[in-house]
Amino acid sequence: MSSLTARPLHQFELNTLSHVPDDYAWSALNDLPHGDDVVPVVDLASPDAVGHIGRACKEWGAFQVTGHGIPIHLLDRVEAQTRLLFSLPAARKLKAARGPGSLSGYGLANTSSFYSNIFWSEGFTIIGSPRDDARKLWPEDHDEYCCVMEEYNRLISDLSGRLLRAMMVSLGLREEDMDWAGLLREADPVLQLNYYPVCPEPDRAIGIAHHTDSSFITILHQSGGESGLQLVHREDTAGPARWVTVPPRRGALVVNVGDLCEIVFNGRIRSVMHRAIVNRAQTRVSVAFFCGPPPRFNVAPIEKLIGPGEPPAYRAMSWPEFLSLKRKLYNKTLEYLRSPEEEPVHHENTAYMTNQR
Ligand SMILES: O=C(O)CCC(=O)C(=O)O
Ligand SMILES: [Fe+2]
Repeated sequence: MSSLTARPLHQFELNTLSHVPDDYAWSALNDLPHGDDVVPVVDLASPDAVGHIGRACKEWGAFQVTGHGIPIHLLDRVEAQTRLLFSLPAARKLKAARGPGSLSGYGLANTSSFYSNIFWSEGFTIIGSPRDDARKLWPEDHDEYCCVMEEYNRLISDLSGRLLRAMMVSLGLREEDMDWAGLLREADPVLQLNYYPVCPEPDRAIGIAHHTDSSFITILHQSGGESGLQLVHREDTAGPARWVTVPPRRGALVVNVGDLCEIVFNGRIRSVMHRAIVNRAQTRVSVAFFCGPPPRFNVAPIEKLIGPGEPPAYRAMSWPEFLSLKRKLYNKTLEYLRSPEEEPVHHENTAYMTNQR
C-alpha cells in the first residue's frame, strides 16, 4: 500500500506543473484502439430494468443507471464535500494519511503500489464511519461532511442491494439461492474519493491505471464536465477489444461489475477492466462505492449455477485469501483462479480486510 508521505510534495503540486515529470510519465496508454460505442443507460424505474441490466452486464460488465432514487442534490453535496476535502492544505490532508496497515484515509489509490510510475491523482478512503478521519481534517467542524457521507452511504448501500438482486433475477436466480445477499448490509461501506488535477500533457499521464475492482459491484458518481472514466469493451462482432469513454451524465451513476460477481455468478458475467484518464482543462472528482462481501464470506460460484454441464469455473477461497492473492497477482488474479492445474500461489494468511480495489 502506498502512502503519500513516502513521496513528499509532488502530489500536491501537480496542478502547478507545466510538464509531466518522468516519475509520472506512462507509455502504452494507447494499447487498445478507442471505440465510440455507448455504454448502456438503464432506467431502474422502468418495467424492463432487470432485462436491460442483465444484457448490459453480459455485454459490457457496466452500465449507467438513472431512476435510482438518490436525489441529485445529495450527489451535488457529495461532490462539493469531496472537492472541499482535496482543496485542504497538504499538511492538513497528511494528518489523515493512511498509515501502515491502515486502509482508510488520505493517500494514492491502493492499486498504485503495483507500478513504479505514479498516478496523476489523490485519493481518500472512507471505511465505515467517516467521523474519525474527519476530525483530523476539520478538528472544529466536520458535521456537514459527515452527515453528507453518512446519508450517501445509507442510500448507496440500499441501491447496491437492489442492483445485485436485479442481476440475480436476470440470471434466473432467486434470493434464497444467495442466502448471504441479505447480509450485505453487515459489510462496512467503503467509499473511495478520487481527485484528478488538471494535467499539462494528458497523453503522458494516467489518473488511475487499468484494473478491475474486487467488489461485487462498484457504483461511481463522477463530476460533470470533462470525461475521465474509460472501460474496455471486449472483442465482439463490431470490432476488437477497445477503450470506451463513459461520459458524465447528470444524475446518472456508473455501475461496474467487480471480481466477486464474476466468481459467484460462475463467469456468466465478467468484471470490467477500467481506468481514469486526465485532462488539461478541468479538475475532476469521482466517488466510488464498493459493494463488498459480508464478514467471513466464502468466495465461490453459487451452487445453483453449478451442474453436470457447468462445473465451477473458479477455485473457492476465503475473502482474505482472495485479497491477498489479488495483492500478488493484481490483474491476473481471475485468470489464475480459472486455471486449476497451475501451481498454487503461497499467500500469507491476512486478517479480514475491506480493501476493494
Ligand atoms: O475516477 C474514475 O472514473 C474511476 C475510479 C476507479 O476506478 C476506482 O476508484 O476504483
Ligand atoms: Fe475502479
